[in-house]
Amino acid sequence: MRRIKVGTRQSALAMTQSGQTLDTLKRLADEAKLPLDFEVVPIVTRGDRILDVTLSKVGGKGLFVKEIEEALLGGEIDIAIHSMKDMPFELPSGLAIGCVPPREDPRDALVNLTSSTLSDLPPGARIGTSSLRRAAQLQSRRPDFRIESLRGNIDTRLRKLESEGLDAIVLAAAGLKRMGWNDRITAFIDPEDCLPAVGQGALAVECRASDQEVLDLLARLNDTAAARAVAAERTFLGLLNGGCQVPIGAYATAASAAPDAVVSMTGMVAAADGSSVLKASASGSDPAEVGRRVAEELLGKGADALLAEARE
Ligand SMILES: NCc1[nH]cc(CCC(=O)O)c1CC(=O)O
Repeated sequence: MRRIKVGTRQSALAMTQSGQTLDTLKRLADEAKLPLDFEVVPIVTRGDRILDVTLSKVGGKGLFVKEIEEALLGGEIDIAIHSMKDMPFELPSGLAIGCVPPREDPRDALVNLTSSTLSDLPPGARIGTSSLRRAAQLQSRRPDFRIESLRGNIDTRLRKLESEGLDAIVLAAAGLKRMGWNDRITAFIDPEDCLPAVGQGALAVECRASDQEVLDLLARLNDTAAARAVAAERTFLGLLNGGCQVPIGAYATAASAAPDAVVSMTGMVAAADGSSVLKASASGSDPAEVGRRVAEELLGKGADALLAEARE
């Protein structure tokens, strides 16, 4: 019997989504009669220790994953479960994304106390978000909004809606749904109004690239459509050298679970103040090619200059 150690951040969301993923892995291992058992190992990351500063100011990619990847490479854990959108484009050598489980809702969600949608919010409404991507797109859609910084775990952010007297906050629908807090969502934001972050709603289950036993287990949990959509989005992210410090979004879907199904994607790069929002779309059966075409079209439209400005 091999004991598989599963590393995860300690936030309520990370623990919940890791627990849910682990339950499925255990069931799949049982069904296949694999001689495995599992143990959860909570790990504190740099991102968790600096929740009091604006993440976009801290800089550095992979704030939430680095320590966990080190534990994988050091053999202290065998599997790591991350939110895909926290994953930098490049993995350390020796590590692999073993699978992408079925994706949760990729959209952003609006939470407020009056059930307002983006259109109904009052003029000058104060909106809480610390995401440059959300701020830029909301400001473009509603230049009258006043965007206020909002940091912390989901429960902290929900509390701040009231304690800071905000008119609304914007969160990933996926996090709220995984926590069972769907009832707090007052409106889903159409990706046309606010394109989600690359990988939003998806998980990345990471392991050592040499650990065949774990790779075989993880393959059982892979969702082909989600994995191919995320591959297109991450190719786009890699080519634009994005991270959470820049206003970049992308959303891809695969037409079916077939390994050659058409993948369609829209990508977005914005000026931080929303004064300019560039978008491009492409589709095809090679996810990397789709991601590359969208990135190249946006670079042709001047995405480079917007990103350089946002990074200053
Ligand atoms: N930025 C932090 C983060 N990373 C992953 C999620 C949850 C949603 C997901 O898995 O995509 C969140 C919270 C949020 O953006 O509201």
